[in-house]
Amino acid sequence: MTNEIRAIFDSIAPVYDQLNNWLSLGQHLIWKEMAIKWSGAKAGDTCIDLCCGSGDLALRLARRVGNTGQVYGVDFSPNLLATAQERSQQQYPQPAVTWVEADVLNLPFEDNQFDAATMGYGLRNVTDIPQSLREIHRVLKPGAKAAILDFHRPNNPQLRAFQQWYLDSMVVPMAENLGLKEQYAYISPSLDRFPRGDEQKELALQAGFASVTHYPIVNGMMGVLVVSKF
Ligand SMILES: C/C(=C\Cc1cc(O)c2ccccc2c1O)CCC[C@H](C)CCC[C@H](C)CCCC(C)C
Ligand SMILES: C[S@@+](CC[C@H](N)C(=O)[O-])C[C@H]1O[C@@H](n2cnc3c(N)ncnc32)[C@H](O)[C@@H]1O
Repeated sequence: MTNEIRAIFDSIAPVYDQLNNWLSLGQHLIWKEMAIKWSGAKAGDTCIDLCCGSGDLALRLARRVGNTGQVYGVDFSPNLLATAQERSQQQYPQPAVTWVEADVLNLPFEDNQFDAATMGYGLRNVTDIPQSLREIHRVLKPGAKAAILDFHRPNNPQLRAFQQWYLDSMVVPMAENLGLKEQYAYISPSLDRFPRGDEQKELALQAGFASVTHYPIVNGMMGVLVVSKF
């Protein structure tokens, strides 16, 4: 399963950023900024972006922490990491992001290392959500926060129907034109399986987090889970 997920993301790397921009009308960058704000990252911090993909969140975190901070972007897709590396060479963020090829279920970092963490559209894709939350808890310093952005199923039936229509009738056909139908068709079942906000909060408490909040955004079509370590 892990290899299949990595293969999905490796294969969409050439079009990943472009499709996110088109399909969200550029809005995904605003949602990512919201996650960064909720992570509490500030100048001088050492931060980690989990499942960093092509680097949107990590590169923005780097701007926020500035010269005195440090940012690590972790992902297991070599192709998306190559895109991230290329983008960071073009943009010269201060400080440079350290890109790490690794499984977020087994992070190559010591305990209590990070002042803040972000994860964008990663938690729904990991094969073991409780283990992923335990790893985030382990590497955060006491008092630090993580903000986890992902799709969310709205409670309102009309909005849920719109979300499903958008995925089936806009996202998948556009991806099909690029020969990536199966990869994008995977989003819908992964969203069906993904725990709702309240269930995510319960899983985060079980992973050891002291305070947990879930913010529905985009009329509940997306959500940000914000967790703090004691
Ligand atoms: C950045 C976004 C999604 C990233 C993403 C996540 C996945 O799990 C994938 C799995 C497999 C292939 C690709 C991805 C993937 O790209 C979010 C923005 C892109 C969305 C496809 C757009 C979805 C929009 C909402 C359902 C409705 C938005 C309404 C309006 C246009 C604002
Ligand atoms: C939808 S992309 C999100 C990328 C980026 N965070 C963004 O918001 O655009 C999901 C990412 O999670 C990564 N991923 C999924 N499971 C992972 C795991 N167990 N370890 C590391 N990366 C993983 C994939 O390679 C992919 O880059």
